[in-house]
Amino acid sequence: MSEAYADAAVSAGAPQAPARVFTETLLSVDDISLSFGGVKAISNVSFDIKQGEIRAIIGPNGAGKTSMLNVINGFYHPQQGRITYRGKVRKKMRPNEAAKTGIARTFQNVALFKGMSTLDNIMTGRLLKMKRNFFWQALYWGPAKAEELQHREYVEHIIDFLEIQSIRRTPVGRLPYGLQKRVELARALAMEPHLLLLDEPMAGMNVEEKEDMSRFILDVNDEFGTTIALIEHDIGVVMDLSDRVVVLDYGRKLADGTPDEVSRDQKVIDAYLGVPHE
Ligand SMILES: Nc1ncnc2c1ncn2[C@@H]1O[C@H](COP(=O)(O)OP(=O)(O)OP(=O)(O)O)[C@@H](O)[C@H]1O
Repeated sequence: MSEAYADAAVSAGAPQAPARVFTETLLSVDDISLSFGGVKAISNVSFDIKQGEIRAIIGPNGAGKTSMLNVINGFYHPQQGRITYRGKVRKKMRPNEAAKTGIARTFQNVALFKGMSTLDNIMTGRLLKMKRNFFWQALYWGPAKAEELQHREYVEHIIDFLEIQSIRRTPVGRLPYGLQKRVELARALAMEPHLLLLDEPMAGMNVEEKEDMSRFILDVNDEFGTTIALIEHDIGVVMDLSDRVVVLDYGRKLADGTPDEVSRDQKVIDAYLGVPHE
């Protein structure tokens, strides 16, 4: 990790494209603290995510990154702090309620229905968008069928976009890990999220698969206009993809800035090199 970090820090010094500018805040995390019994997973962390940006959350193992995503998508409820989303302070909510407000996520370990096909897995991402339930479909077959066709059309668009036509009928349990990650991204996209949370989208991938996934993340951000927050251990990938990076360490915010700024921050370098804390 430290070698990869050093390489990335060097490459961050190379000439770069002009920084993109984002003004509108989509979500802000204010003074969040989260404990599990005696374990403080997050301590007084604040940062924001701007509309349209790719925001990375990085840090060594156990830094509190996944806990933070779980707070943002309503899976964990912090003991302290608040979340403001699209201009409103958010009430305590569950993940399905957060999803209805446009927050979708993928998981560190792929969470798909392994026996179901790619197409059916992605369709499950449309469930929150469906107005008519199964009972309604039984009673009024015509309109329900028309609605289903619209959802299928949208799903087909995503299948084309992520170039997974050839595996549309394949049970996802039979797919290589890299493709399963892509199907999970497709399912999250099927929810038409405003904010897409990606927990280690490149974990377990080879170089080629990482390049593909990086390209898809950039394309999703560019073509769908989706704001993305991602956790990633591959610092090179983080430096290439993200507009801004927040760094956590032992549950605290260590740094926040452009990839170039954080990669030169001595506190961040020390954290990755394992320099002991006072
Ligand atoms: N459900 C839980 N119950 C108890 N402790 C937890 C729970 N979830 C997280 N923790 C603890 O909170 C701390 C932060 O964990 P978290 O998984 O958020 O870190 P992380 O930065 O995502 O780590 P990694 O990079 O290894 O995935 C760790 O000490 C972890 O053991």
